Amino acid sequence: MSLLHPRTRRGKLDAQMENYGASRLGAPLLWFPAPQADDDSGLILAGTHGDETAAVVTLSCAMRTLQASHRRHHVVLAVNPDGCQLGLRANAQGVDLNRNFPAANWQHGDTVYRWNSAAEKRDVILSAGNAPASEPETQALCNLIHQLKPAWVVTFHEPLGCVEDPHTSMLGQWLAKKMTLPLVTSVGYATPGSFGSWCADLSLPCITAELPAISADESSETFLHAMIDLLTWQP
Ligand SMILES: C[C@H](N)C(=O)N[C@H](CCC(=O)O)C(=O)O
Ligand SMILES: N[C@H](CCC[C@H](N)C(=O)O)C(=O)O
Ligand SMILES: [Zn+2]
Repeated sequence: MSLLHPRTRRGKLDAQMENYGASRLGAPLLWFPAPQADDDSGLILAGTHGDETAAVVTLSCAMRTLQASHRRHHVVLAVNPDGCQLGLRANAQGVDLNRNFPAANWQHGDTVYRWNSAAEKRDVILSAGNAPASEPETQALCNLIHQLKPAWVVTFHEPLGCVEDPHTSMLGQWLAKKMTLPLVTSVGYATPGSFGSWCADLSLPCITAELPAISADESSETFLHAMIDLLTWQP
């Protein structure tokens, strides 16, 4: 029997949905518990940067394609719902959430990002927050992770086109192959206060899957089956 819904039945997201907090603007922070959860379950994240929409859409497409009862891993589709609604990398406070995690290397002050792939340098200024985990979205995700104790986390970003796994784990190797993306041990620049830095402090395996610069339309074709397979991945 197929584990997949026919395309005609993929319109609605039927997954059980729980709230793990509220964003700065009061949007619900939603997570989708794995129906097939066990001690090996991981957590899959997207939408930390609200302007990186291809992964949010494609992960949602994968959830709507796979029959819900077969999903083994927990999901957060939008870590930064205000940024997604406003089309911002940052949250509504101007904080880059991926520089706001309470990691040992968190740095006070400004942080910069690249306007788009055509920009030669990172010169657009955001904040890392007034303190580590100053933002409700950051605090709530940390609490959720302490509660769930996932075996690993995969966090989707764009547009670097690589799978970053500092430990070159089985999952990292598998995911890079499935996505036909290069496997690297670092994205190649410093990210103080990032989610990956915080996970490293906790010894929680974290893989950052960076889609290439791609539209949601193309990504929902190119990466759909890799994401479906990730939702059911078993060591
Ligand atoms: C292109 C996007 N706005 C962006 O800033 N992405 C960077 C990674 C790309 C780069 O800086 O080379 C990011 O997520 O930090
Ligand atoms: N493009 C992402 C890369 C994240 C790298 C990952 N290793 C992490 O620590 O979260 C960023 O600049 O936020
Ligand atoms: Zn990003």
